[in-house]
Amino acid sequence: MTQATSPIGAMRSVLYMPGDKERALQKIPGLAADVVVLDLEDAVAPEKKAEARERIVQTLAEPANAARALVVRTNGVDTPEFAADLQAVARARPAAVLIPKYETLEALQALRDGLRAAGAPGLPVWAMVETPLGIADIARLADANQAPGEAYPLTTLVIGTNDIARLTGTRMDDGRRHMLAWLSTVLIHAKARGLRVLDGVYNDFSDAEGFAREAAQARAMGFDGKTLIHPAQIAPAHVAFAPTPEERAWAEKVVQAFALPENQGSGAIKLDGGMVELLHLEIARRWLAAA
Ligand SMILES: CC(C)(COP(=O)(O)OP(=O)(O)OC[C@H]1O[C@@H](n2cnc3c(N)ncnc32)[C@H](O)[C@@H]1OP(=O)(O)O)[C@@H](O)C(=O)NCCC(=O)NCCSC(=O)C[C@H](O)C(=O)O
Ligand SMILES: [Mg+2]
Repeated sequence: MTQATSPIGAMRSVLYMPGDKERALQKIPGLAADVVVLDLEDAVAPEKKAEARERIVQTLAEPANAARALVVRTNGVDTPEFAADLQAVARARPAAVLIPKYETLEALQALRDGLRAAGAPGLPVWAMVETPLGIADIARLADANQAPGEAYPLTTLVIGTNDIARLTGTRMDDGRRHMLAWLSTVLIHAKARGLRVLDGVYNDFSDAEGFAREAAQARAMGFDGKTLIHPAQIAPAHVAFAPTPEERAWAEKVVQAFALPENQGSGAIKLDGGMVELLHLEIARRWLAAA
């Protein structure tokens, strides 16, 4: 299995900004989010869509924003807004394009055809999994990179818990326990295809404790990062997706143990009364690099 190519590095914090909100867009250079998603979909009222497209093109052209990975979320491929969104994407040249409510391979094909027709250069595709059909059919939907050298490879799946709740009646409270099976299903299909996978947003941006709990849950589940709605969530997301002090201490011990002369050439060794193998060395090195 190969990792789908993505030029975007860390994705611990992926902050949405409404495409029409000038005050928010102006903050991009000063915010530490790994990625910013400029939204044309649900955060933008119908009468503001055209203005949002222009603002997004300007935002991508702004030299002060060049260091940030900027992604554009379009409206759905079956909406009247989509064709104009593609023109804006072709002009803006973001780091990736994100489509909402990914439910069929035909929708992805429509996006790829549309991008080609709009003259957009090859770019990674992100897709939101946020509908019952999208979740139920995720095995097929995640398997979307059949053609070698695809100019618009699917690289990243993004969970949309608000739409999942809206369309299923499932509650988001209580540690999201009624949704966890669906989130894990999407996650394992992403991992099986070398795709990256981002958790949904935490709406109550004033609730720092609740956010920290949910972000820690997302990391423990194996998500690559969390999507965010407010700048106040960026630093806590970075804390949640960093190894804990205990994990760092363990990782250092593992690396040191495998470096001992008596452990050279061993695949499994004893450490603190337990076993660690070379696969744990790999995890330890990954954590230390992330730290
Ligand atoms: C939710 C908000 C509308 C709240 O905004 P506001 O009332 O301005 O809050 P604050 O007064 O606390 O803001 C303080 C300053 O921070 C700036 N700000 C706020 N949010 C952002 C942001 N996302 N990016 C950049 N800057 C931001 C404000 O402008 C204030 O600055 P200043 O005016 O100079 O004082 C707002 O947070 C917001 O719009 N958030 C993003 C909403 C969004 O994009 N939603 C769509 C994505 S979520 C989704 O759809 C998930 C998925 O599809 C699903 O189904 O679950
Ligand atoms: Mg949504």
